[in-house]
Amino acid sequence: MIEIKDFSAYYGDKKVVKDVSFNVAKNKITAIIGPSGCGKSTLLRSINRINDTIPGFRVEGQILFEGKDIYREIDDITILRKKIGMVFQKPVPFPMSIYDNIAFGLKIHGIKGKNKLDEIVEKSLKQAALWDEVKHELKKSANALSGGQQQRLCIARTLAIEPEVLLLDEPTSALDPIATQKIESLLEKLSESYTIVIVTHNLAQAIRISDYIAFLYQGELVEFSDTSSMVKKPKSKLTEAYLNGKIG
Ligand SMILES: Nc1ncnc2c1ncn2[C@@H]1O[C@H](COP(=O)(O)OP(=O)(O)OP(=O)(O)O)[C@@H](O)[C@H]1O
Repeated sequence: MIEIKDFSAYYGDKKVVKDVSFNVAKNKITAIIGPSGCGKSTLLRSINRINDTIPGFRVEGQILFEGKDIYREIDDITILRKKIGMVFQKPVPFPMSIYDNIAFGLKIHGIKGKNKLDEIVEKSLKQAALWDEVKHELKKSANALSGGQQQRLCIARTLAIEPEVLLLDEPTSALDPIATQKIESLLEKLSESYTIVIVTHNLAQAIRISDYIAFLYQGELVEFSDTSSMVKKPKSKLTEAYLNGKIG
């Protein structure tokens, strides 16, 4: 689905992602893990070119999405971002109703008509496992929701645009254990239909939900494996030390 090939990213002269290569499999969860500052977020954000506006940011190598180099062969970045949606660490709903949080993006993408909007709002909230909790109060302000509900609303907002890939940057780090558990089961369910890449500090979470893990250390990809092989038999001493909590 996504091929990352000898990919490097720089902020000015500082190379923070170093010649990384791995493939992201369709309809699987790939976790990017590693100690703080190792380049996880930068790599994730490079997948939908969200860092493009940062002065001094530049890349080398390739990220191919559906066979096309996203830095050289994509003319319309809005289409790329529509296909590759992003969910951030801190849920930030728009200061409007639950319904409008989802309808707003749809309207921007040219989707009109109350019936159509109603249908997509309901479908997205159901997909994000939030519908049952909010179906009687869609006109209520999104800011009145709990943190975990807000994060599921942000996921619903992203799903409404019908992406193929979901990128999530530490989506549960601001949430309590119950809300975290809900998001984790949601992601497992969503991976049946979406390709998911998640950055997480939480090693136990990566092990619980991912199919594949990319372990980064100081910008380099130390190891990429399917999750159970990495946990049972890490190929590198560095991975083993990270898994055992000796570094990080
Ligand atoms: N906008 C920026 N400008 C300059 N340097 C940056 C910028 N964003 C990140 N960096 C630097 O790039 C390096 C990698 O940061 P990045 O956020 O990608 O790592 P990370 O592994 O996601 O870290 P964390 O787990 O702490 O969020 C760090 O040294 C960081 O200071």
